Amino acid sequence: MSIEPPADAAAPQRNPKAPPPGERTTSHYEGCRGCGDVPGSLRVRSWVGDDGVSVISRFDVLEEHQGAPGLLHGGMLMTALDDALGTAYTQVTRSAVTARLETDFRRPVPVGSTLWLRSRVDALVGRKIYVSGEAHLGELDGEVAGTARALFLEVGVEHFLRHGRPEDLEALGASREVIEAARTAR
Ligand SMILES: CCCCCCCCCCCCCC(=O)SCCNC(=O)CCNC(=O)[C@H](O)C(C)(C)COP(=O)(O)OP(=O)(O)OC[C@H]1O[C@@H](n2cnc3c(N)ncnc32)[C@H](O)[C@@H]1OP(=O)(O)O
Repeated sequence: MSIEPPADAAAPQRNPKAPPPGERTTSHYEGCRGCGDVPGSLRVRSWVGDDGVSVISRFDVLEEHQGAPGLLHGGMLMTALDDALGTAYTQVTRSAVTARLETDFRRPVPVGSTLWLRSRVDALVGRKIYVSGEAHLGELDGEVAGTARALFLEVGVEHFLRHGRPEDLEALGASREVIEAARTAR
């Protein structure tokens, strides 16, 4: 299935409730293994770009992210890109989930290096959010180590209530009745 936005797609507009340029963005969820501050997380940190729509993210590549000897695992780079692109959409719209993620691995990434990712929403069409980004080695204009394009689909809170683990949802404040209602709704 294609993730090429149609030529007449609407240009993204900044959500007025999004944080201003330069400010740190909040994580998707504290338990997120991309950006949450929990064991096993890549601890990707993101800031709003100067234009107020793009997002700059930092990923420090550690021993535990290794695939080949001394080199970053490709799946970890995809996770970092998914997280960064998934933060970019929060500048323009509500919650969404990744429907498709395409990644090109352009350079090996040594353990001990820092990746700087730049991502932005390219277009919005109904619930479809087209996002792209690049991961640069060492600095924001460093060599491109990987690129990604993704399609996110906007979803309501019912998506998480219906599919998430009840104990995690309850810890976020959702009542058992609300969770049950979301699960039985058509
Ligand atoms: C308590 C609250 C907690 C809140 C926590 C917030 C946390 C935030 C978390 C952030 C997490 C961060 C990131 C994460 O980790 S997200 C985690 C990884 N992603 C997922 O788990 C998503 C799993 N997939 C789904 O749930 C469904 O498939 C979704 C919702 C995506 C679509 O199912 P839905 O039934 O809704 O839609 P549809 O199937 O009618 O399709 C609609 C349209 O889209 C087109 N299409 C669909 N797929 C593709 C594709 N692959 N390529 C190209 N096109 C595709 C499709 O052709 C159609 O087009 P058209 O015919 O209309 O033109």
